[in-house]
Amino acid sequence: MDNKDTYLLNFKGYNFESSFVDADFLENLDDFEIRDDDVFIITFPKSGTIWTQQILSLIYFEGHRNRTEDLSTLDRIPFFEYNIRKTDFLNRPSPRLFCSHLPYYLVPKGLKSKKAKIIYVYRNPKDVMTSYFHFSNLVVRFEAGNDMEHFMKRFLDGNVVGSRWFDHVRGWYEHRHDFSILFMMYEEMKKDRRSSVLKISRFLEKELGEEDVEAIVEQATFQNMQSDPRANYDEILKYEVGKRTDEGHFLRKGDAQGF
Ligand SMILES: Nc1ncnc2c1ncn2[C@@H]1O[C@H](COP(=O)(O)OS(=O)(=O)O)[C@@H](OP(=O)(O)O)[C@H]1O
Repeated sequence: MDNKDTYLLNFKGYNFESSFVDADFLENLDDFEIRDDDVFIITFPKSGTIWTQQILSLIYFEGHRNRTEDLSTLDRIPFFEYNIRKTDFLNRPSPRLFCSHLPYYLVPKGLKSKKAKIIYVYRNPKDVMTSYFHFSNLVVRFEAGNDMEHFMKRFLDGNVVGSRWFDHVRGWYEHRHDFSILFMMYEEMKKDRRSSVLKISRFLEKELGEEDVEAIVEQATFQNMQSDPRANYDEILKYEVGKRTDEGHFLRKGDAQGF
């Protein structure tokens, strides 16, 4: 392991956020036991992770859909390598849902059995970079982006959590045949939420009635997520991740400029 920076921890050529990751967990990632019905949302940072987390929470949990349960999407679908709430993954009931920013070559080898499913969400890199720039200026633990030119250099060089955008997307795409994987494009999700929800639920083999589909599509809008404390990460950002100022939100703009 090589600590390139105070907040970046480089492990096998990939940059993690150092304070949220557990070194032992990383060392044993390969052998983490995968169940056939595990589901992983995988993304490069700032590509639609928490959005997909909300969609899957709505698909899987009736109590999330009809708002009778007040559990955050992070509790329903914890981050795999950034387990900030110390969720006990091994004793978690099935189906276990996770999200992750791991590159293809670091995920547990059990995912190659092709039984567990992966939803890989990607987003136009210019919007990823813009989102990342603002996020870096907001989060205490990250190195502030300063001006965009300075941040762009870091982003293009891969000196950010997640390393290089291009390597991440290309790696997953080139190795797609090794996994049971569905690729979702942020811009398409933005253009047609309903079709995206249907595509995801078909892939997950989850049958949904028309009313359920409506409820999911509705609660997965940017505006509705912004005002849903279970999904907007406001509290998590404030109390668990740490913000530099009171301004700024995880759900910042949600724009899709397209390629
Ligand atoms: N419902 C919905 N619709 C459209 N866009 C959405 C939605 N939910 C989250 N977002 C936007 O996704 C960006 C955050 O990406 P991630 O969730 O991948 O961030 S992270 O990697 O988990 O930190 C961040 O993008 P920016 O607004 O451009 O910064 C969020 O606003």
